[in-house]
Amino acid sequence: MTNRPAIQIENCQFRYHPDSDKALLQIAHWQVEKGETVFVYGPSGSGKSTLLNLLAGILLPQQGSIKLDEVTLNQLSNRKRDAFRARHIGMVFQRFNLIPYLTVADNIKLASHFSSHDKPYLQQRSLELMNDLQLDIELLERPASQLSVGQQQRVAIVRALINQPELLIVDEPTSALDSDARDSFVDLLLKQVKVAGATIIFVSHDRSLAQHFSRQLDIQSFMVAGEKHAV
Ligand SMILES: Nc1ncnc2c1ncn2[C@@H]1O[C@H](COP(=O)(O)OP(=O)(O)OP(=O)(O)O)[C@@H](O)[C@H]1O
Repeated sequence: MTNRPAIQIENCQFRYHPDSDKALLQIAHWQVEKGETVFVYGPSGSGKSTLLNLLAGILLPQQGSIKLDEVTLNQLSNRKRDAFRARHIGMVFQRFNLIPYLTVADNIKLASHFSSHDKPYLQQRSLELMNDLQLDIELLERPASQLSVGQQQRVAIVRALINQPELLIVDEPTSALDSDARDSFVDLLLKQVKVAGATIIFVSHDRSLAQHFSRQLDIQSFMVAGEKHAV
């Protein structure tokens, strides 16, 4: 059972405007195994964020299927898809979506709302993650707006990992950092992913980060109709 792929996409087409004659993304076949770390690159506007939204079940393809661990996202009801996302997928976005006026602790709590774990366990887990990511525990009581960009990014990782997701989806979180800080951010992130045995899909414009990952995907290969994608 553990050999099921983390992600399996078949004959998928997605367009934002249903009557447009050309799909933005066409994916004949794409598979990611559990534990793979995938770096996704491509020019601005090429569909990287769209792919992440499809993987998270936030967008649905007009055609084809997207399966995460054998669960077909587009066959779930909206409610079940929301619950599935909350339990199984951690997300870190370009703008980290921390709620600025809530404390760090409350931001993390919001993400653990759907967790199957109890409160003491979640508290313990957030302390461990804060520690692993070199975040001072005192920050828990600070409003997110009072954190530096680097601290906010690490809190966003804590929040994304709190439910022990099998899949982590990360969209260009490093653009505000200099290159040393970027490398150490990615190092920290990948260490956590490895410990958790999770799979990660990481989008960035910065190709120098690709070396940290086990596999690369040029999103433009998903823009060619009918092509079989060997990546
Ligand atoms: N909600 C939307 N409605 C209609 N078109 C959209 C929508 N969101 C994105 N698009 C279009 O789809 C294309 C792909 O956008 P997407 O955000 O996936 O690109 P990206 O590769 O992530 O870009 P960037 O690197 O600039 O973040 C773009 O042409 C964009 O204008």
